[in-house]
Amino acid sequence: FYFYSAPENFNEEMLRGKRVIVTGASSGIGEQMAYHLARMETHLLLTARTEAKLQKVVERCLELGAASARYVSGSMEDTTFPEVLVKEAENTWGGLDMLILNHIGQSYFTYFNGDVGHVRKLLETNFLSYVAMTVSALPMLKESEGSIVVVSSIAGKAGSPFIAPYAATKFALDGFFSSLRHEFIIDKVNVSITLCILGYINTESAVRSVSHAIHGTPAPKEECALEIIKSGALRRRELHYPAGAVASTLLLRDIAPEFLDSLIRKNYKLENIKRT
Ligand SMILES: NC(=O)C1=CN([C@@H]2O[C@H](COP(=O)(O)OP(=O)(O)OC[C@H]3O[C@@H](n4cnc5c(N)ncnc54)[C@H](OP(=O)(O)O)[C@@H]3O)[C@@H](O)[C@H]2O)C=CC1
Ligand SMILES: C[C@H](CCC(=O)O)[C@H]1CC[C@H]2[C@@H]3C(=O)C[C@@H]4C[C@H](O)CC[C@]4(C)[C@H]3CC[C@]12C
Repeated sequence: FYFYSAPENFNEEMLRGKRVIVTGASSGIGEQMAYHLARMETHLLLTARTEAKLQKVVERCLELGAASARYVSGSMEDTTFPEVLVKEAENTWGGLDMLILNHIGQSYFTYFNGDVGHVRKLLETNFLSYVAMTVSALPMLKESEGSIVVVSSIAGKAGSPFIAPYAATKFALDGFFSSLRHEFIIDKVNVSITLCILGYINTESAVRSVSHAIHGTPAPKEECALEIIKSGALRRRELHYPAGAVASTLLLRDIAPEFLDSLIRKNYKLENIKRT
Protein backbone atom coordinates (compact mmCIF):
# COMPACT_ATOMS: atom_id res chain seq x y z
CA PHE A 1 0.00 0.00 0.00
CA TYR A 2 2.85 2.38 0.88
CA PHE A 3 4.53 1.91 -2.52
CA TYR A 4 1.45 2.67 -4.56
CA SER A 5 0.23 5.58 -2.44
CA ALA A 6 3.57 7.37 -2.02
CA PRO A 7 3.16 11.13 -2.61
CA GLU A 8 3.61 12.32 -6.18
CA ASN A 9 6.77 14.24 -6.70
CA PHE A 10 6.92 14.27 -10.47
CA ASN A 11 8.22 17.39 -12.11
CA GLU A 12 8.10 17.80 -15.90
CA GLU A 13 11.63 19.24 -15.83
CA MET A 14 12.89 15.77 -14.90
CA LEU A 15 12.49 14.90 -18.57
CA ARG A 16 13.72 18.08 -20.26
CA GLY A 17 16.50 17.26 -22.74
CA LYS A 18 16.25 13.50 -22.12
CA ARG A 19 16.66 11.12 -25.08
CA VAL A 20 13.62 8.83 -25.35
CA ILE A 21 12.60 6.00 -27.71
CA VAL A 22 8.83 5.30 -27.92
CA THR A 23 7.65 2.19 -29.80
CA GLY A 24 4.11 1.90 -31.14
CA ALA A 25 4.06 5.70 -31.40
CA SER A 26 1.88 6.09 -34.50
CA SER A 27 -1.44 5.76 -32.64
CA GLY A 28 -3.15 5.20 -29.31
CA ILE A 29 -1.25 5.46 -26.02
CA GLY A 30 2.15 5.60 -27.75
CA GLU A 31 1.10 8.63 -29.81
CA GLN A 32 -0.19 10.38 -26.67
CA MET A 33 3.07 9.62 -24.83
CA ALA A 34 4.97 11.23 -27.71
CA TYR A 35 2.89 14.43 -27.36
CA HIS A 36 3.41 14.64 -23.57
CA LEU A 37 7.14 14.03 -23.97
CA ALA A 38 7.30 16.69 -26.70
CA ARG A 39 5.71 19.24 -24.35
CA MET A 40 8.35 18.28 -21.78
CA GLU A 41 11.06 19.19 -24.37
CA THR A 42 12.60 15.75 -24.78
CA HIS A 43 14.51 14.38 -27.77
CA LEU A 44 12.28 11.76 -29.39
CA LEU A 45 12.86 8.74 -31.60
CA LEU A 46 9.50 7.25 -32.56
CA THR A 47 8.71 3.99 -34.28
CA ALA A 48 5.86 1.87 -35.71
CA ARG A 49 5.20 0.41 -39.16
CA THR A 50 3.13 3.17 -40.81
CA GLU A 51 5.39 5.93 -42.08
CA ALA A 52 2.60 8.36 -43.01
CA LYS A 53 1.23 8.34 -39.45
CA LEU A 54 4.69 8.67 -37.89
CA GLN A 55 5.42 11.70 -40.09
CA LYS A 56 2.32 13.44 -38.75
CA VAL A 57 3.12 12.54 -35.13
CA VAL A 58 6.67 13.87 -35.52
CA GLU A 59 5.37 17.14 -37.03
CA ARG A 60 2.98 17.60 -34.10
CA CYS A 61 5.76 16.80 -31.60
CA LEU A 62 7.93 19.54 -33.08
CA GLU A 63 5.02 22.00 -32.87
CA LEU A 64 4.51 21.05 -29.21
CA GLY A 65 8.12 21.83 -28.30
CA ALA A 66 10.14 18.63 -28.62
CA ALA A 67 13.90 19.32 -28.43
CA SER A 68 14.09 17.11 -31.51
CA ALA A 69 11.85 14.45 -33.06
CA ARG A 70 12.48 11.83 -35.72
CA TYR A 71 11.13 8.42 -36.65
CA VAL A 72 12.25 5.10 -38.04
CA SER A 73 9.49 2.95 -39.54
CA GLY A 74 9.62 -0.83 -39.44
CA SER A 75 7.98 -3.95 -38.11
CA MET A 76 8.88 -5.61 -34.82
CA GLU A 77 8.06 -8.91 -36.56
CA ASP A 78 11.40 -8.39 -38.29
CA THR A 79 13.97 -9.75 -35.82
CA THR A 80 16.69 -7.40 -37.11
CA PHE A 81 14.64 -4.22 -36.55
CA PRO A 82 15.22 -3.66 -32.77
CA GLU A 83 18.97 -3.38 -33.30
CA VAL A 84 18.54 -1.05 -36.31
CA LEU A 85 16.34 1.23 -34.23
CA VAL A 86 18.68 1.35 -31.24
CA LYS A 87 21.67 2.00 -33.57
CA GLU A 88 19.79 5.02 -34.92
CA ALA A 89 19.54 6.40 -31.37
CA GLU A 90 23.22 5.73 -30.80
CA ASN A 91 24.28 7.40 -34.06
CA THR A 92 22.01 10.41 -33.53
CA TRP A 93 22.39 11.05 -29.81
CA GLY A 94 25.35 8.95 -28.67
CA GLY A 95 23.24 7.77 -25.72
CA LEU A 96 19.74 7.03 -24.44
CA ASP A 97 17.88 7.90 -21.23
CA MET A 98 14.51 6.17 -21.53
CA LEU A 99 13.23 3.22 -23.55
CA ILE A 100 9.43 2.99 -23.72
CA LEU A 101 8.28 -0.38 -25.06
CA ASN A 102 4.63 -0.06 -25.99
CA HIS A 103 3.85 -1.61 -29.43
CA ILE A 104 1.62 -4.65 -29.96
CA GLY A 105 0.86 -6.65 -33.07
CA GLN A 106 -2.67 -7.28 -34.25
CA SER A 107 -4.55 -10.07 -32.51
CA TYR A 108 -7.98 -11.71 -32.52
CA PHE A 109 -10.65 -11.04 -29.93
CA THR A 110 -12.47 -14.37 -29.87
CA TYR A 111 -12.27 -17.99 -28.66
CA PHE A 112 -8.78 -19.46 -29.19
CA ASN A 113 -8.98 -21.36 -32.49
CA GLY A 114 -5.82 -23.46 -32.22
CA ASP A 115 -3.72 -21.15 -34.40
CA VAL A 116 -0.26 -21.82 -32.94
CA GLY A 117 1.38 -19.81 -35.73
CA HIS A 118 -0.47 -16.70 -34.54
CA VAL A 119 0.72 -17.24 -30.95
CA ARG A 120 4.30 -17.63 -32.19
CA LYS A 121 4.10 -14.44 -34.30
CA LEU A 122 2.56 -12.46 -31.47
CA LEU A 123 5.24 -13.64 -29.05
CA GLU A 124 7.83 -12.32 -31.51
CA THR A 125 6.15 -8.91 -31.81
CA ASN A 126 4.81 -8.34 -28.29
CA PHE A 127 7.50 -10.09 -26.24
CA LEU A 128 10.74 -11.10 -27.97
CA SER A 129 11.18 -7.72 -29.66
CA TYR A 130 10.91 -6.10 -26.18
CA VAL A 131 13.75 -8.37 -25.02
CA ALA A 132 15.81 -7.60 -28.14
CA MET A 133 15.28 -3.82 -27.76
CA THR A 134 16.38 -4.08 -24.12
CA VAL A 135 19.51 -6.07 -24.97
CA SER A 136 20.55 -3.56 -27.67
CA ALA A 137 19.79 -0.48 -25.57
CA LEU A 138 21.25 -1.70 -22.28
CA PRO A 139 24.84 -0.44 -22.73
CA MET A 140 23.53 3.11 -23.34
CA LEU A 141 21.00 2.86 -20.50
CA LYS A 142 23.70 1.68 -18.08
CA GLU A 143 25.85 4.63 -19.09
CA SER A 144 23.03 7.14 -18.49
CA GLU A 145 21.53 5.26 -15.49
CA GLY A 146 18.32 5.38 -17.47
CA SER A 147 14.90 3.72 -17.47
CA ILE A 148 13.02 0.96 -19.24
CA VAL A 149 9.24 1.29 -19.35
CA VAL A 150 7.28 -1.80 -20.35
CA VAL A 151 3.62 -1.31 -21.24
CA SER A 152 1.58 -4.32 -20.19
CA SER A 153 -2.01 -5.06 -19.23
CA ILE A 154 -4.19 -6.38 -16.48
CA ALA A 155 -4.54 -9.25 -18.98
CA GLY A 156 -0.87 -10.00 -18.16
CA LYS A 157 -1.66 -10.46 -14.45
CA ALA A 158 -5.04 -12.28 -14.50
CA GLY A 159 -6.45 -14.53 -17.22
CA SER A 160 -9.28 -13.11 -19.37
CA PRO A 161 -11.27 -14.92 -22.07
CA PHE A 162 -10.93 -14.30 -25.84
CA ILE A 163 -7.39 -12.92 -25.73
CA ALA A 164 -5.34 -16.04 -24.93
CA PRO A 165 -2.41 -15.35 -27.35
CA TYR A 166 -2.23 -11.65 -26.35
CA ALA A 167 -2.46 -12.46 -22.62
CA ALA A 168 0.38 -15.00 -22.98
CA THR A 169 2.67 -12.30 -24.39
CA LYS A 170 1.83 -9.93 -21.54
CA PHE A 171 2.40 -12.58 -18.82
CA ALA A 172 5.76 -13.29 -20.49
CA LEU A 173 6.75 -9.62 -20.14
CA ASP A 174 6.08 -9.73 -16.39
CA GLY A 175 8.12 -12.93 -15.98
CA PHE A 176 11.07 -11.62 -17.95
CA PHE A 177 11.26 -8.02 -16.75
CA SER A 178 10.46 -8.76 -13.08
CA SER A 179 13.32 -11.30 -13.09
CA LEU A 180 15.66 -8.91 -14.86
CA ARG A 181 14.88 -6.22 -12.27
CA HIS A 182 16.15 -8.53 -9.52
CA GLU A 183 19.39 -9.11 -11.44
CA PHE A 184 19.92 -5.37 -11.96
CA ILE A 185 19.54 -4.80 -8.22
CA ILE A 186 21.88 -7.70 -7.31
CA ASP A 187 24.45 -6.44 -9.87
CA LYS A 188 24.01 -2.77 -8.86
CA VAL A 189 22.94 -1.86 -12.41
CA ASN A 190 21.18 1.46 -11.95
CA VAL A 191 18.61 1.05 -14.75
CA SER A 192 14.99 1.14 -13.57
CA ILE A 193 12.29 -1.15 -14.95
CA THR A 194 8.68 0.05 -14.74
CA LEU A 195 5.96 -2.44 -15.66
CA CYS A 196 2.70 -0.67 -16.57
CA ILE A 197 -0.43 -2.66 -15.76
CA LEU A 198 -3.29 -1.05 -17.68
CA GLY A 199 -7.02 -1.71 -17.68
CA TYR A 200 -9.32 -0.86 -20.60
CA ILE A 201 -8.18 2.39 -22.31
CA ASN A 202 -10.12 4.33 -24.96
CA THR A 203 -7.71 3.94 -27.89
CA GLU A 204 -9.34 3.55 -31.29
CA SER A 205 -8.06 0.02 -31.77
CA ALA A 206 -9.16 -1.25 -28.35
CA VAL A 207 -12.62 0.32 -28.61
CA ARG A 208 -13.03 -1.05 -32.15
CA SER A 209 -12.03 -4.55 -31.03
CA VAL A 210 -14.00 -4.93 -27.82
CA SER A 211 -16.62 -2.24 -27.18
CA HIS A 212 -19.40 -4.47 -28.61
CA ALA A 213 -18.47 -7.24 -26.19
CA ILE A 214 -17.47 -5.60 -22.92
CA HIS A 215 -19.37 -3.77 -20.19
CA GLY A 216 -17.73 -0.68 -18.76
CA THR A 217 -16.22 2.59 -19.87
CA PRO A 218 -12.63 2.82 -21.00
CA ALA A 219 -10.22 5.23 -19.26
CA PRO A 220 -8.75 8.18 -21.22
CA LYS A 221 -5.62 7.49 -23.25
CA GLU A 222 -4.18 11.00 -22.65
CA GLU A 223 -4.17 10.59 -18.84
CA CYS A 224 -2.96 7.01 -19.17
CA ALA A 225 -0.01 8.15 -21.31
CA LEU A 226 0.96 10.81 -18.76
CA GLU A 227 0.80 8.33 -15.87
CA ILE A 228 3.12 5.97 -17.76
CA ILE A 229 5.67 8.74 -18.31
CA LYS A 230 5.49 9.86 -14.67
CA SER A 231 6.00 6.31 -13.39
CA GLY A 232 9.01 5.85 -15.64
CA ALA A 233 10.55 9.17 -14.59
CA LEU A 234 9.96 8.31 -10.90
CA ARG A 235 11.58 4.90 -11.51
CA ARG A 236 8.56 3.11 -10.02
CA ARG A 237 8.41 -0.67 -10.04
CA GLU A 238 4.85 -0.87 -11.40
CA LEU A 239 2.11 1.48 -12.54
CA HIS A 240 -1.50 0.41 -11.99
CA TYR A 241 -3.90 2.43 -14.19
CA PRO A 242 -6.78 2.99 -13.59
CA ALA A 243 -5.59 2.46 -10.02
CA GLY A 244 -8.83 1.23 -8.40
CA ALA A 245 -9.80 -1.23 -11.10
CA VAL A 246 -6.33 -2.78 -11.30
CA ALA A 247 -5.84 -2.89 -7.52
CA SER A 248 -9.16 -4.64 -6.92
CA THR A 249 -8.44 -7.20 -9.67
CA LEU A 250 -5.02 -8.00 -8.17
CA LEU A 251 -6.37 -8.23 -4.63
CA LEU A 252 -9.18 -10.61 -5.66
CA ARG A 253 -6.76 -12.65 -7.78
CA ASP A 254 -4.73 -13.38 -4.65
CA ILE A 255 -7.49 -13.86 -2.08
CA ALA A 256 -10.48 -15.12 -4.11
CA PRO A 257 -9.34 -16.22 -7.58
CA GLU A 258 -12.47 -18.15 -8.52
CA PHE A 259 -14.69 -15.26 -7.49
CA LEU A 260 -12.53 -12.94 -9.66
CA ASP A 261 -12.84 -15.35 -12.61
CA SER A 262 -16.63 -15.31 -12.32
CA LEU A 263 -16.65 -11.48 -12.20
CA ILE A 264 -14.38 -11.30 -15.26
CA ARG A 265 -16.68 -13.61 -17.24
CA LYS A 266 -19.69 -11.50 -16.26
CA ASN A 267 -17.92 -8.51 -17.83
CA TYR A 268 -18.41 -9.91 -21.33
CA LYS A 269 -21.47 -9.85 -23.61
CA LEU A 270 -21.01 -13.46 -24.67
CA GLU A 271 -23.76 -13.27 -27.29
CA ASN A 272 -21.60 -10.74 -29.19
CA ILE A 273 -18.48 -12.91 -29.39
CA LYS A 274 -18.18 -14.51 -32.82
CA ARG A 275 -16.31 -17.81 -33.24
CA THR A 276 -13.81 -17.94 -36.15
N1 LIG B 1 -6.02 0.14 -25.14
C1 LIG B 1 -6.21 -0.69 -24.13
O1 LIG B 1 -7.34 -0.95 -23.68
C2 LIG B 1 -5.03 -1.33 -23.46
C3 LIG B 1 -3.74 -1.24 -23.98
N2 LIG B 1 -2.71 -1.84 -23.31
C4 LIG B 1 -1.36 -1.78 -23.85
O2 LIG B 1 -1.02 -0.46 -24.24
C5 LIG B 1 -0.13 -0.48 -25.36
C6 LIG B 1 -0.65 0.41 -26.45
O3 LIG B 1 -1.95 -0.05 -26.84
P1 LIG B 1 -2.90 0.83 -27.77
O4 LIG B 1 -2.41 2.23 -27.77
O5 LIG B 1 -4.29 0.52 -27.40
O6 LIG B 1 -2.59 0.15 -29.18
P2 LIG B 1 -2.71 0.75 -30.67
O7 LIG B 1 -3.24 -0.37 -31.50
O8 LIG B 1 -3.40 2.05 -30.70
O9 LIG B 1 -1.18 1.01 -31.06
C7 LIG B 1 -0.34 -0.03 -31.35
C8 LIG B 1 0.94 0.55 -31.93
O10 LIG B 1 1.83 -0.53 -32.28
C9 LIG B 1 2.19 -0.38 -33.65
N3 LIG B 1 2.38 -1.70 -34.25
C10 LIG B 1 1.43 -2.60 -34.61
N4 LIG B 1 2.01 -3.68 -35.15
C11 LIG B 1 3.35 -3.47 -35.12
C12 LIG B 1 4.47 -4.21 -35.56
N5 LIG B 1 4.33 -5.41 -36.14
N6 LIG B 1 5.71 -3.68 -35.41
C13 LIG B 1 5.86 -2.46 -34.84
N7 LIG B 1 4.84 -1.71 -34.40
C14 LIG B 1 3.59 -2.21 -34.54
C15 LIG B 1 1.03 0.38 -34.30
O11 LIG B 1 1.41 1.12 -35.44
P3 LIG B 1 1.49 0.53 -36.93
O12 LIG B 1 0.20 -0.18 -37.18
O13 LIG B 1 1.70 1.76 -37.74
O14 LIG B 1 2.68 -0.36 -36.94
C16 LIG B 1 0.70 1.36 -33.19
O15 LIG B 1 1.58 2.47 -33.22
C17 LIG B 1 0.01 -1.96 -25.74
O16 LIG B 1 1.19 -2.49 -25.19
C18 LIG B 1 -1.21 -2.61 -25.12
O17 LIG B 1 -1.00 -3.96 -24.83
C19 LIG B 1 -2.88 -2.52 -22.16
C20 LIG B 1 -4.13 -2.64 -21.62
C21 LIG B 1 -5.29 -2.06 -22.22
C1 LIG C 1 -12.12 -5.85 -20.25
C2 LIG C 1 -10.76 -6.07 -19.68
C3 LIG C 1 -10.72 -5.70 -18.21
C4 LIG C 1 -11.84 -6.35 -17.46
C5 LIG C 1 -11.49 -7.64 -16.84
O1 LIG C 1 -11.76 -7.70 -15.64
O2 LIG C 1 -10.99 -8.55 -17.47
C6 LIG C 1 -9.72 -5.25 -20.44
C7 LIG C 1 -8.39 -5.14 -19.68
C8 LIG C 1 -7.30 -5.15 -20.71
C9 LIG C 1 -7.98 -5.06 -22.03
C10 LIG C 1 -7.28 -5.53 -23.31
C11 LIG C 1 -5.90 -5.10 -23.46
O3 LIG C 1 -5.05 -5.38 -22.66
C12 LIG C 1 -5.55 -4.40 -24.75
C13 LIG C 1 -5.92 -5.18 -25.91
C14 LIG C 1 -5.54 -4.30 -27.09
C15 LIG C 1 -6.07 -4.76 -28.40
O4 LIG C 1 -5.93 -3.69 -29.34
C16 LIG C 1 -7.52 -5.18 -28.34
C17 LIG C 1 -8.16 -4.96 -27.03
C18 LIG C 1 -7.44 -5.57 -25.86
C19 LIG C 1 -7.51 -7.06 -26.02
C20 LIG C 1 -8.12 -5.13 -24.53
C21 LIG C 1 -9.54 -5.70 -24.34
C22 LIG C 1 -10.18 -5.33 -22.99
C23 LIG C 1 -9.35 -5.75 -21.82
C24 LIG C 1 -9.28 -7.28 -21.82
